[in-house]
Amino acid sequence: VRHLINRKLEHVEVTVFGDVSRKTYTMLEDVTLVHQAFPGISLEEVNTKAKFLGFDVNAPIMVTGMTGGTPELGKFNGTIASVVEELGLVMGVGSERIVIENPSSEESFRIVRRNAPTSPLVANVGMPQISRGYGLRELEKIVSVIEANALAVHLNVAQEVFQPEGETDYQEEVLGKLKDLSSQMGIPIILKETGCGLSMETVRKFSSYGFHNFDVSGQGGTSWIAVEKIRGERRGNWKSKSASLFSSWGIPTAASVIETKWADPASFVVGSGGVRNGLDIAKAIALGADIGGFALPVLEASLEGRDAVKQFLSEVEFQVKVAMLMSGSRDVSSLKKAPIVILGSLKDWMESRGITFSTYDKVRKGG
Ligand SMILES: CC(C)CCOP(=O)(O)OP(=O)(O)O
Ligand SMILES: [Mg+2]
Repeated sequence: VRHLINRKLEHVEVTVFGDVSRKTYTMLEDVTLVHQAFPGISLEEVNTKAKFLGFDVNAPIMVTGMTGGTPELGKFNGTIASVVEELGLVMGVGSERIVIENPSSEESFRIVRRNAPTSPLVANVGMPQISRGYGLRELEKIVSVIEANALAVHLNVAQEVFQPEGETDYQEEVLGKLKDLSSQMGIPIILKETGCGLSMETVRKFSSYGFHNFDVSGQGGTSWIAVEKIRGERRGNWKSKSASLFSSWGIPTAASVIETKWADPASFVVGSGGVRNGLDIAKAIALGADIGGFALPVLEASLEGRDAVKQFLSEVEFQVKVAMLMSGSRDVSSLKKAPIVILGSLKDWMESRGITFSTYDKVRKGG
């Protein structure tokens, strides 16, 4: 268990202080919300209310899962949860594997529901743990600790393959097991990547098993390959040299939102991965996401304290409102239909993947 606690603490240290983020691109820079000089509404009339898996939220902003497992990490979770509750947003927690392996770490997660009694909360566990024996008992514990409204199952093969102590168990059989477990749990399952994005092939595979909620977590933000490379170098692990070769492996977030919607038009999509502000969130929603998500900028703010978290998230909400106003979007459903232009690398990516803009435009608009 010591090694697990160490890893949790080292992950926060390396993601915040290491040079492991924004080394690649989300391709959101290739998306333009077309300026509407006469929006037809006032800023005050812009309605940012959104739905998160049936729950009402004040703005389409989610703090996605990042940490937990020790008293100090629980402090960060508690600070973030308190602000998420005040602003009426959504929050996920970091992997709760540590709750199963070290029950005394429960408190660092319990504090989230205590500080956010009414917010939609998302529990978190890795797909490798489900492959390696986690069953209903473990999953129900992971959900109950924060009285979660949904469970994110994270996919982090690119991280595990370079993690010195990593587990690369992603065999097909686990999807049948997860299907059985989800039918007994009564809360939605979200399939969540962790910085490398979801492809249309992978989304189709999940859809065929009845999974339709995705958190794309694409390339462009924190690189967990880079994180594990650093951890490996500290331990003289031979895999670290190869990790450098893969430092830009993955699907950029904008491309992953498009591929996910293309593959499963009726899916619920969190647009995350290198999202850093309200304009990124508005673009992700215009591309087809239902809500935008980020983790690192909120974690960094939580290290400075509650006021910094509240200021950051309040500014993001304002930025979303401004992007909605100037794209002529009175509410989030209009933002999903706002005129956009896709240029550069993202346009080339779509072409290579056989995605035509005209057909995609209908899909993103829910047509
Ligand atoms: C999910 C990932 C981005 C960060 C945690 O990775 P990890 O392998 O340490 O997570 P586990 O504690 O679930 O093994
Ligand atoms: Mg793991």
